[in-house]
Amino acid sequence: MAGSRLSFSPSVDLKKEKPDEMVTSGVLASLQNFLRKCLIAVLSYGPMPRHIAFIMDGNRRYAKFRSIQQGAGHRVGFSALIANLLYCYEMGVKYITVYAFSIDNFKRDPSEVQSLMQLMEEKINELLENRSVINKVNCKINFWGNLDLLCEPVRVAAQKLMASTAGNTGIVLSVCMPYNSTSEIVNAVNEVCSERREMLQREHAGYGNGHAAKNGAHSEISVADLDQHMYSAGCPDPDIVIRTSGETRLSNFLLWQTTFSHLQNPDPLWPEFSFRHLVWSILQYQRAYPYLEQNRNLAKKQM
Ligand SMILES: CC(C)=CCC/C(C)=C/CC/C(C)=C/COP(=O)(O)OP(=O)(O)O
Repeated sequence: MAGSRLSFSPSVDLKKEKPDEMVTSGVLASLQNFLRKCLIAVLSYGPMPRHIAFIMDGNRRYAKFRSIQQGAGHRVGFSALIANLLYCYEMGVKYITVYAFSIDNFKRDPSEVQSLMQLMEEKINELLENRSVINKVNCKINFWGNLDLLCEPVRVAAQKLMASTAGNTGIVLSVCMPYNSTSEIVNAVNEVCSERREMLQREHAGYGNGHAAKNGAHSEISVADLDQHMYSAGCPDPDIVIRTSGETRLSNFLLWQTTFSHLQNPDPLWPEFSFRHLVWSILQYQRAYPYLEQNRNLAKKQM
């Protein structure tokens, strides 16, 4: 990561869809890069988050306020996602998780759902074909959710992107779609139950060699059992959850994983959420850090 130079113009062809602050060139861009690096150096004196989760809210309102088509708001939202991924990488944040499509979003107007799905397909295929962003940050991309609910072209593209980035060791981007937390938890419970059912059936049929007893198939389901079956298995819980546009609900997002997360609801709409907002969020997290740690340690002692 050290010495990598992240500038947003040439290799990422997002020209028509860039948030305003990304449209810079020449001396101004160099100055911006320099100032960004200085700010990151100052920030890194404090505790840095390992994992930031975003509820990318406000794309339609952005389109409405700017009198552009609704779908164009989501396009600028995608550019904001890429910009923030690059900023996070530069700051050394290892995990980014975004709420891209909730299972409830299927209840929206069919034409909006279709246009969102087309955008997902287009952008995922763009990431597959043009590797500049992924290579720059050596990004591993996960999709968390019930992929069976997606139409085939989006599902296939998502699976290809996951497979083609599985070996990358830089920043990890987890895209939640189609996702909600309650179905993630129900899915995990069902997986643990069917795993145990299989073990016990094998045991009864005489093939188990004590496997079921060794693996605790007779004991109660524990938090650790469920942890292993969440989409987030192996990923630390988010340190910060940011819901843009000032909304204060979690809307069924990462309920299992956010017990100790610092929740923030900054005013900007997602397409407007930029470097300075990210810096401010991290500063707020750093200010709350001693209290967050105290809570975490207290909970550990009580367990
Ligand atoms: C490939 C990939 C990861 C693409 C992600 C693109 C993207 C930014 C999706 C956001 C989708 C969404 C429903 C956001 C919520 O804003 P909203 O539409 O509910 O807007 P509102 O809050 O103003 O109503």
